[in-house]
Amino acid sequence: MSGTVVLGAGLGGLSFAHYYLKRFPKETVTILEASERVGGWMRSIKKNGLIIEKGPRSIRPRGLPGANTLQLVQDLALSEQIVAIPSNHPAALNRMIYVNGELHRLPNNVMSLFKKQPPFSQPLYKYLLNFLTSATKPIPENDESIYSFVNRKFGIEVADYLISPLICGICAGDAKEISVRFLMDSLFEKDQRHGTMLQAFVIDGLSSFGKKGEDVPKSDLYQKAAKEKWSIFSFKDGIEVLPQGLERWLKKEQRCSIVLNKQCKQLELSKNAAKVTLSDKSEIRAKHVVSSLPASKIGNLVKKQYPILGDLLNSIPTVTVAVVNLEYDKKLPIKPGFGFLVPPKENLPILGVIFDSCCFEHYPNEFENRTLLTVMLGGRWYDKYFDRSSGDEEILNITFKHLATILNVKERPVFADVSVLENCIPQYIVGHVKQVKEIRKFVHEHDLPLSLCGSSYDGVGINDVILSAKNAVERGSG
Ligand SMILES: Cc1cc2nc3c(=O)[nH]c(=O)nc-3n(C[C@H](O)[C@H](O)[C@H](O)COP(=O)(O)OP(=O)(O)OC[C@H]3O[C@@H](n4cnc5c(N)ncnc54)[C@H](O)[C@@H]3O)c2cc1C
Ligand SMILES: C=CC1=C(C)c2cc3[nH]c(cc4nc(cc5[nH]c(cc1n2)c(C)c5CCC(=O)O)C(CCC(=O)O)=C4C)c(C)c3C=C
Repeated sequence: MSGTVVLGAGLGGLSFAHYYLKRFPKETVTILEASERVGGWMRSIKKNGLIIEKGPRSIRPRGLPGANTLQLVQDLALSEQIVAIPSNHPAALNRMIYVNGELHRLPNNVMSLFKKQPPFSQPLYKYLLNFLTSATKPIPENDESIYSFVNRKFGIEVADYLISPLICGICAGDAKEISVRFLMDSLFEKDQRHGTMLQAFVIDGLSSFGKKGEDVPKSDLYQKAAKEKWSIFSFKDGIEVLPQGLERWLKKEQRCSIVLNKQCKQLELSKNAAKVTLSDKSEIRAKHVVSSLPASKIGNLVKKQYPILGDLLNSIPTVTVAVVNLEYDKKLPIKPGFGFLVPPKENLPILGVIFDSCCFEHYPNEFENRTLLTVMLGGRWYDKYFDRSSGDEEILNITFKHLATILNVKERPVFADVSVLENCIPQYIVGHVKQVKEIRKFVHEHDLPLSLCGSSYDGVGINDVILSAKNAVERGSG
């Protein structure tokens, strides 16, 4: 019988194995990965010295989850590989939205709160006043959409032009469906407990709004990030350095085997043991199984044996994003910045564009006169704008059409690459927190030898996924 079997060698699965082997020095782990590589959605392609990111590209160093990632990066000896964007860099300061045919810079300092900045019809401090003084309204089921909360507390323009594009830039989703608890858990709790936010400030005190007192691991790298005021960071050879660093660590450890091209096709769970059936019909018996797969995939694997658990897991949806990487052989006349997001109200297939060559200036000198862009399309609206059969050509033509309108970029790139990332990002829709509690309760009550980690449950960002793996090791099961 094998020790612990981990399903999936994305960031979640690899991180779980790392923390597990550190915590239990005598145990062994087998990681089963369906594809031919580790890393899941984290994929960086090197092309003539340029780094092309097919999925994520930046990590936030802040808060407990950020500090935990920095500790991991240091433990994996990857600190020297970091490229950071400091908070005074144009890519940290200039984040834009595309509204009514124009790009607008989002407010980025206190002073800008007092100026009227389009597309907003009044200075932002007025929305803040509304937030502080508007009376609360009891919300049934203790959850609502983030759009409805922000509309209620700040006003519709903040919901349309700040929160809706933000949700597109974090989960490619519709703020009208995503739970307020996804990003504003503690604000929502305070809103429900107090008559107004002003009362919450007075009664709970200002400090309760921040994350002061959090016991963060203050690694040397954390101190460096704080001193140099990093806004976000990545690695010289791209974000994939992180899962590759974990793979290297695990291989050195010798108590872990990573088996590629092995898809888990069937899973049988009993009280103290599990049977994993693979694509080649071989079987592995394990004392514990850890799933880092998307919830619906593990849902389908357990459905036959535990239909209630299968249904609960299957109720966490995902959306598909088309990612188009473009390289131009000149410096395009675009405003320096991270890029822009398109609010869903604009009804466009484009979710946003990232100005890669502005963000991470670690490309070799000969590429100084080049521009690298990443266009992301579809998300929650993928089926509205594309067919499952939409080919690269159709996606590229749509991309070129909108880049011409929005950025006035009419020339064709010297390199273009389209990837459709099927079901790549989970949607924490209203009721998500309750659903995850039910899932964990089911696993505990039935004493199943199963742990769940990865982006489907406690946060979709890189930091969240790493922390979810660490917490899963501590929890034992569920
Ligand atoms: C377009 C995009 C942009 C993003 N940008 C950012 C960003 O800038 N910053 C940030 O913090 N986060 C970002 N994210 C989120 C982040 O990339 C993900 O949350 C994270 O990579 C998910 O890791 P995971 O291990 O949970 O899942 P996955 O990466 O999905 O890993 C799961 C693994 O399981 C394997 N698998 C599936 N089925 C089976 C099976 N039956 N048997 C065996 N193996 C199986 C898969 O092949 C995969 O390797 C982005 C995500 C996307 C899609
Ligand atoms: C400005 C353009 C952006 C586009 C287009 C975009 C697409 C996109 N992003 C995700 C998932 C995540 N992005 C995250 C961070 C992040 N994304 C952008 C901008 C765009 N994203 C920025 C500026 C940042 C950094 C955030 C910061 O506060 O500095 C994250 C991590 C969030 C976290 O909590 O750490 C995720 C997850 C998807 C799926 C996507 C596809 C359209």
